[in-house]
Formats: sequence, structure tokens, C-alpha cells
Amino acid sequence: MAQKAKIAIIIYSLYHHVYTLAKSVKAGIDATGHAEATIFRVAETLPAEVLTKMHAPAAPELPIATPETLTSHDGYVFGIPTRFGMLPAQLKAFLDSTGQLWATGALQGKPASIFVSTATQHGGHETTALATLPYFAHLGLIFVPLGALSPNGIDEMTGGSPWGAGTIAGGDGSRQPSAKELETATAQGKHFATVTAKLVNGATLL
Ligand SMILES: Cc1cc2nc3c(=O)[nH]c(=O)nc-3n(C[C@H](O)[C@H](O)[C@H](O)COP(=O)(O)O)c2cc1C
Repeated sequence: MAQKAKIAIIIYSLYHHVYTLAKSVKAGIDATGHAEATIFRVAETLPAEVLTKMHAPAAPELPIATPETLTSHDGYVFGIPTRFGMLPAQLKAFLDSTGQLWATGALQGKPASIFVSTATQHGGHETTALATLPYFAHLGLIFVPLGALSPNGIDEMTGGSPWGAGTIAGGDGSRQPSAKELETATAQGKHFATVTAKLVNGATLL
């Protein structure tokens, strides 16, 4: 009997674009029947005063990720809104709190994937994923890219790359994830669930 893989989608999302994508990733994971996903958010590090000045809405109502979230799940999908072309301090703070897991090799061989949001087309879609990989390398995580499932048409502006699904929020955050971007996020969820379930169940599944 195949074991259902437990997947944690771990996000930071100040203006909820990443959160919207996360829900499509979860739908893709859950639809496979091989895995079930829970969405977590990392703790905020900015003071309330700064968040007010940034016109941030209330944070998504999600459980807060801890290092225990990583040990209790079989795979991770990180949702990352770019900051200066790389991952935000909030996610770094979370990943920097996993030193004990690194030291003990507790996550060695588990799969991990990435999806992103940027304000502009060239504001860091690929570099944000690239800047996250050193964490995966140190923690022993296996990077699962979007690869050939990446959208490659040029008929409309679209986020997403071989590194992972993505959306383009616009400079003022007014653009919402398009149908194609949400479809790509769902496809990533399905692919990641399949890979994770294979790892969890060894050669017996699928
Ligand atoms: C301090 C800061 C730095 C940012 N740097 C970039 C950047 O380098 N490139 C870019 O395209 N967008 C940049 N953005 C825009 C965010 O990536 C955008 O608000 C985010 O993707 C929206 O996702 P969210 O709604 O899930 O928070 C930056 C935003 C902030 C607040």
C-alpha cells in the first residue's frame, strides 16, 4: 500500500500574490492522490510600523513554519516574492534557523521546489530561484525544477521559468496571477507530488 507523501508549501507573501500561487500548487499536489499539502508561512520580521508604511494587508491566515515543519514533512515547495532579485529576509531568517537540521543531516535527500513572484518581467524571476539553491545544497535537498513544464509561448506576458512557476505582480502590485500562471503552478504541484511520492515509496509506486 503506497504511503501518501506529506508536502509543506512554505511561503512569504506580503501582498498575497505568492499566496494565490500557493493555493494552485496545493491543488495540483492534492489532485494527484499521492500526496497532501499544507500551506505554511514564515514569521514576519518587519515591525508593524514598517508594514503599515508598506501598505501591507493582513498576513495570510496560515500556520507558521518552524524547523519541525521540515522534519515532519517529506518535501517542500517554497513560495518566494523577490527582494532585490533574491529571497526575502523573512525566508532567510527561517532557513537560517535550520542549522541544527543541517548539522545532523536531518533533511538529506528530501525534495524541494521553488516558485516566485516579481514586480517586473526581469526583476529577478530566475535569480531568486538561483539565490535559494545554496540552502538546498547545504541542507542536502534535491532540487525539483519545473523544467519542460515551463511556459514557453510569447503570445502573452507570463511568469514562470524552468526554475519554477511564477507571477509578475506589477510595480504597484495591481496585476494578479493570470490563468496561465496559475495553471503552471498547478502543474508544478502535480509534478512535485509525483516525484516526492516516488521518493517516499521507493521503486514500488507508479
Ligand atoms: C524591498 C523590496 C524589494 C523588491 N525587489 C524587487 C526586485 O528586485 N525585483 C522585482 O521585480 N520586484 C521586487 N520587489 C517587488 C516584490 O517582489 C513584489 O511585491 C512581490 O513579488 C509580490 O508578491 P506578494 O504579493 O506575494 O508579496 C520588491 C519589493 C520590496 C518591498
